[in-house]
Amino acid sequence: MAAGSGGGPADRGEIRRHPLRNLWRLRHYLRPHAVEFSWLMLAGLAATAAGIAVPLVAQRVVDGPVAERDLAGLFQLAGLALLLGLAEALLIFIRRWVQSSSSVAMEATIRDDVYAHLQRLPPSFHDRWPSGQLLSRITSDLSVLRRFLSFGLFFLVLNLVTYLGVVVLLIRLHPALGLLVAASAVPLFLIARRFGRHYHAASRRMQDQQGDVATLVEETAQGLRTMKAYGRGPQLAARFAASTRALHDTGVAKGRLLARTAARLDLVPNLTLGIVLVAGAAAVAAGRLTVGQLVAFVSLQLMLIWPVQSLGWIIANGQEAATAADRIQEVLDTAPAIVDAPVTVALARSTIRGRLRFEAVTFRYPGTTTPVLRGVDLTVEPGETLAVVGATGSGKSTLLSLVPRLHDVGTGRITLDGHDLRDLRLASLRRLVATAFEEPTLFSMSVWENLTLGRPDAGEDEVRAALALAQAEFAYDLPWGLRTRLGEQGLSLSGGQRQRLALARAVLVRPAVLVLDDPLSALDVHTEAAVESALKRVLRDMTALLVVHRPSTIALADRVALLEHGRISAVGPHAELLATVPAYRAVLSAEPAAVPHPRLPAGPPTGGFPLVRS
Ligand SMILES: Nc1ncnc2c1ncn2[C@@H]1O[C@H](COP(=O)(O)OP(=O)(O)OP(=O)(O)O)[C@@H](O)[C@H]1O
Repeated sequence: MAAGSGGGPADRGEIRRHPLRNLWRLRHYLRPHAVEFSWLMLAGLAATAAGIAVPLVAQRVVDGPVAERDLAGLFQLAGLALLLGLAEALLIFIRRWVQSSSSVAMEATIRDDVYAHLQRLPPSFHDRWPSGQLLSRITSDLSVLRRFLSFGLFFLVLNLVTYLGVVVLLIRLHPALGLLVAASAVPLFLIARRFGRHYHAASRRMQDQQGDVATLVEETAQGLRTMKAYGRGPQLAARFAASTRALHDTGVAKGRLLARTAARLDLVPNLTLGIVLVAGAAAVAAGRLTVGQLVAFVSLQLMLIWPVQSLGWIIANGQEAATAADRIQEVLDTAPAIVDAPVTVALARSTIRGRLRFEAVTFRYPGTTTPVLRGVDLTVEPGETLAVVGATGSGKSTLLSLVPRLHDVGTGRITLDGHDLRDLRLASLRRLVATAFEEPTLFSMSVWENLTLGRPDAGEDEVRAALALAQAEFAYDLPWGLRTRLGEQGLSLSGGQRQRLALARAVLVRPAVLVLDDPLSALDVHTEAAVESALKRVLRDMTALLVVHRPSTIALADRVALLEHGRISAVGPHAELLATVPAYRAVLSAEPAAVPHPRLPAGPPTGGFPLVRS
């Protein structure tokens, strides 16, 4: 299993530990409900005791008032049996009432913890884990656990106690027949053990397959446009059908296994009952047993039928819960790679000058062998805007992602005003650094909530200014203005609209360092020019690191760094690089045209938008 190593979902069906180990590890979620569970168990045991007492009363009825034709005694004992029946019903009601509320509460707590943990895990974890596998863990696996905690576990204990209690009473009633019933536990145990082993593997397979199906649904929903555009519906439907078929087959196999086991389990108490009836009748005939005792014996023995019959279901439920616990612990066991150091510094925005320095930074994605960044040395002075330019795949986005610590550097360090980023409190760092990505993520909440994600306290004027800067005033024209709830991932907006909202969101934070990963790529030329001129004013007050593809956007930068194969090969004003670095010209020549090619040597770094086009 990849847990702890930050790997992907566990190998299918592989069970290396004791199957119940992970289930046991979740016991601390039971602790806050210990009192409720104790009452629950007491109510359950009391109800069972009341149920067990009824056959004993029946024995007295048969051997007493019935044999002696004593009507008054009969009414007394019948009244007692009625009271016992009523007590049993009331206790069962109380048990069910408490049972549902505490198990639902436990499920909610585990779900919240898994969700909080998912948030702490780095992007590299989410790169490797299919989202459907996470979804199925946080939904269906937790429901399985709830069912086990509310029913399976309870009945396991209750049935065991009932079995032991009844067997003791049976031995007292007739030692030989009682021991025969006790001995029937041996085949029951063997059948149950065999079943448990097989069922655990099947339930792991099925729960993983449920995750696969969820992943396919999620992918289809996300990629619906692409799927339709390429007319790939039938192929994806076939892939989905294959996946659901596998799920169906596993479900059927599991069902059959349960059916076979249930039949075997059923056979044992019924065979024992047959033997008891014949031997018991012989004992009554020989005068070694009263009729009342035989009635009580058989009635008590009948009380074992349900615990034995339900054994298969309880084991199945327990195995599914063990699998669910395995799958949930795989997530919880993955340690967040990026966490606060034991001693951290929190820097106030007002004290920050904003000098950002990369010192011999190398970086390699987990699970890969080739470094993406190799010994990057780069300084962005306070208030300076530095653009990173490079061929596609050269590592620009990776470089930027190191600043808000979405990934941590491999070797070397990045400092902000001389502080290693790893020494800054994460929350503080992420308040100081605001980021807008090329593929902006908007959440399914209102435009206002999306905008104020990094500054929940932002006032209306500030939001208005940020929207103006990002040329995103279109938001006011949405059906409910800024209160309009966006569709999932903001997909109800155009790419350019999403980018502008994401830019407004980043600017609204008033960060010390603004990190923009090609945030204007989806804008038309006119909107881009308007955003750029507004951005230019904002960038004066903060340090900024930009990835730009369009030469026009380079005008925003004071200096440009050329990233080639993970190394900074040149840094300087745009015009200087253009004049002196052929590789820089080559990279820009591959970018789409925005402005005419300048004459070389080029003009001032921020003047004009020179473009080399080959
Ligand atoms: N999550 C990841 N896991 C493994 N490798 C990755 C991951 N993300 C990116 N890479 C690899 O790292 C390299 C640099 O990617 P990066 O996205 O930083 O390049 P880029 O210069 O920003 O490219 P582009 O201009 O196309 O956006 C690429 O070879 C890419 O395949």
